[in-house]
Amino acid sequence: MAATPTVVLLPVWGAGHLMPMLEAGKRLLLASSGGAGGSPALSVTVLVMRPPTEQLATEVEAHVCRAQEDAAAAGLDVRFHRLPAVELPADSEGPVEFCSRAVQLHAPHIRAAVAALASPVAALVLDLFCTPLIDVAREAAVPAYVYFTSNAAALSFFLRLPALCEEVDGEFEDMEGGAADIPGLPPVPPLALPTPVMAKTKPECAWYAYHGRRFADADGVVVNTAAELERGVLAAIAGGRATRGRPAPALYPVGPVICFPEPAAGPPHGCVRWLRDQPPASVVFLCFGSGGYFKAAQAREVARGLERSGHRFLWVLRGAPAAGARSPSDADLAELLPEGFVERTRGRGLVWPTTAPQKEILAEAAVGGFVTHCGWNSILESLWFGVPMAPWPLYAEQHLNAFALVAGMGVAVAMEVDRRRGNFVEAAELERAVRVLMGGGEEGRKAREKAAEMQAACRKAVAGDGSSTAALKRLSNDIIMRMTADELARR
Ligand SMILES: COc1cc(-c2[o+]c3cc(O)cc([O-])c3cc2O[C@@H]2O[C@H](CO)[C@H](O)[C@H](O)[C@H]2O)cc(OC)c1O
Ligand SMILES: O=c1ccn([C@@H]2O[C@H](COP(=O)(O)OP(=O)(O)O)[C@@H](O)[C@H]2O)c(=O)[nH]1
Repeated sequence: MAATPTVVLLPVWGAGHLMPMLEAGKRLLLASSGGAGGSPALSVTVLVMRPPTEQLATEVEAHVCRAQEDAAAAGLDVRFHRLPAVELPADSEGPVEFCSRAVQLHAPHIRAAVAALASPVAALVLDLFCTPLIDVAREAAVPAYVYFTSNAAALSFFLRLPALCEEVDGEFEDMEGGAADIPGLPPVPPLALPTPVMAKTKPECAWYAYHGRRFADADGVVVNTAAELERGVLAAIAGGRATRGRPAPALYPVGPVICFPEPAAGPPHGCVRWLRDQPPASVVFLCFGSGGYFKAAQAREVARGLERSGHRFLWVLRGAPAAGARSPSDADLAELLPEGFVERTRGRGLVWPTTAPQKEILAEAAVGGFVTHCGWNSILESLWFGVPMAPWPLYAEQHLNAFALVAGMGVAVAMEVDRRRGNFVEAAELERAVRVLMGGGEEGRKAREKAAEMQAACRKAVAGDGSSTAALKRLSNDIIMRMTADELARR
């Protein structure tokens, strides 16, 4: 029997990119099975690059092993191929440059791996920072798709950036008119633009623009959003307004792609146990992604703001990375919090000094609001459970996400974050935002209503007859049709 054609996935390391892409790969495979009970017409092969640090390598290996077991248990043909390590760039000026150049250095190994696969290769699906490898797909005469782990607003920005760089003299911050035109969004203030473009002459910005240009070379872009969440932005991109003069890439909004691992055996996590003793919608949850951490000056402001707000809270607090490490460390609460804070807030607040199971927490009825760093996965998880947000963006594209949440989707109440002071938030501002988010006023009520609407939209999108299920089916059909057409042309 001939081997099932395989879709090759190339994720970058980092849970926020790797896990959603694996989940999307599994959903694509299921979508290729022409109806209930039919066997999938596609298989999935994941090429795994070795992450740059031992800590990340251990994390990625654990994710890969779990994903392998889950796929096997579900009877899905998902295979993993670990690529040889490469000499990583030592002189890059930022994470986008580092990641993009590291990916580029893998090209020979990826070419060899693709050529050596026993199954016919149906398509390459590349992480958003892997666009140099579109050329590898072209050499192998295989279609190339980009998997965009963030939202359509960020995609619109990437696509628009090459032209925007030419239109604007000097830095975006000094832009005449004071706002960037990002198709599908209201005028975007310069301080809401992604971190890598805040210094226009640096390689970070050049790489961002490079990827934006290359997205339009791909056969399509698969986006982790739902048509119902970002209709205006998706329409603006599809109408060519972000690519101007070049046709827009085909878009496949397949989200929300969220991975829900099997619940761990044993008693619930400490945070979940604590939440189950709190009244419904009474707790504000604060969590800042895989990279967010606070120094003492900021942590003390947060503590004061929470204390004065009078609301219940669950705060995941991390400390600065240890010497030589990239990820935040577990927080030393004695060093970071004001004296007596823990005692004074005992019973109504919990500070958790290490990572916590965010999805399980957002699923609890006691959680009424989420102060988030606006990582796109965190936003999707919050919407999935209908929790309104207060945005506190820190890095990457998060300032743009925060703008889209407040100005576009209306699912969040605004909070003033001083980007020029390292994203500092004053105690009084946090107190105000928490009161608005959790209180009975008009602004909080609107955000809650909108979040409930988006929750319903998210769940509808991924149901059997939903828009994201249809987009996955369309992607699967497009891949299979191209293979068939190529096969016929070769005969
Ligand atoms: C989308 O815009 C940016 C994303 C990143 C970025 O890069 C990155 C690179 C890696 O090698 C591993 C990662 O885990 C990783 C994560 C990451 O950002 C997060 O990605 C999530 C999914 O897209 C989510 O959107 C979060 O908001 C991001 O924090 C970096 C970057 O600039 C430095 C971006 O502009
Ligand atoms: O204490 C934490 C911090 C983060 N996360 C998870 O890590 C991911 C963070 O991804 P996101 O895109 O929000 O931000 P990033 O970490 O990539 O900046 C999300 O799935 C969160 O649920 C978590 O489970 N516990």
